Amino acid sequence: MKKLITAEGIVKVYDQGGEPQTVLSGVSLEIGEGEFAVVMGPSGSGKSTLLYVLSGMDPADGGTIAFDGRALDGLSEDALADLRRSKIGFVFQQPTLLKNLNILDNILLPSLRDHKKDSQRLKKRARELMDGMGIGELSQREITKVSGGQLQRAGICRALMSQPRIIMADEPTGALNSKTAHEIMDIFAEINREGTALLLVTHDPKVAARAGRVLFMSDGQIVSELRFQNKDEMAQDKNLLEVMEKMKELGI
Ligand SMILES: Nc1ncnc2c1ncn2[C@@H]1O[C@H](COP(=O)(O)OP(=O)(O)OP(=O)(O)O)[C@@H](O)[C@H]1O
Repeated sequence: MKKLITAEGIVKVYDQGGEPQTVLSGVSLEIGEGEFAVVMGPSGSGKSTLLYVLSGMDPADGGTIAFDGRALDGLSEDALADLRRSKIGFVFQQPTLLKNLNILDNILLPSLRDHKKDSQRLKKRARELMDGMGIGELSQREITKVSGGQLQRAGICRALMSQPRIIMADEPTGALNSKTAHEIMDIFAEINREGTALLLVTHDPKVAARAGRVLFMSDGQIVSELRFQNKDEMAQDKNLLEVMEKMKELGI
């Protein structure tokens, strides 16, 4: 599998009330093209920080990260922002959409900012994505008047607008009930089948059971890993048991 992200010895230190706290202490990992990886671990173990550092949103204090063979540390702020916007889609637990814009405009906004002249093409793409995700009827709806699942679908549409190579998501199902979480995971699985890599942070073993690889973090390090060859429905029950066993073993 061709490498998409290569990280070696990543260190991240936060200042906490004047005291330095090492949140990532030498994390090394590779994410392949089209891979579906999940990060699990106790609260505070550094999962979100790892995601933000790998995406170039937050600079590392040590180590190296390369995206598609290109080192992030030598890049200017502009080049980094450009890479992030064009190659990485980000999905959050609660989509950060603007309250004064309708769903369609929220999905369009980031890509329109970068490609003003392409507005017709972008609108067409946004509508196709919304239709594909079952929210085609909601384009003019205010974002305060849709369900959590519909909002998350809009967040995923927005992340897909630039046809990213990877979607990174921080607890994308954390605010949803289990039925809606399952539907959102079906969407992620489909996105992955179409070739986009996924890196998801989750506390939910059912989400992890659908991945090809589960990385377990503890105290700023990757301490264990599971790999699943088979991601189909039948295999997921077996994968789930393995994830739960590992969580128990690691005290998560
Ligand atoms: N901007 C920041 N400034 C200072 N400390 C931070 C900052 N962001 C995170 N931390 C600290 O870094 C540690 C790791 O945080 P992080 O959010 O990466 O953990 P996590 O594993 O994602 O946790 P959770 O599962 O609760 O979301 C925590 O102790 C947190 O308090």
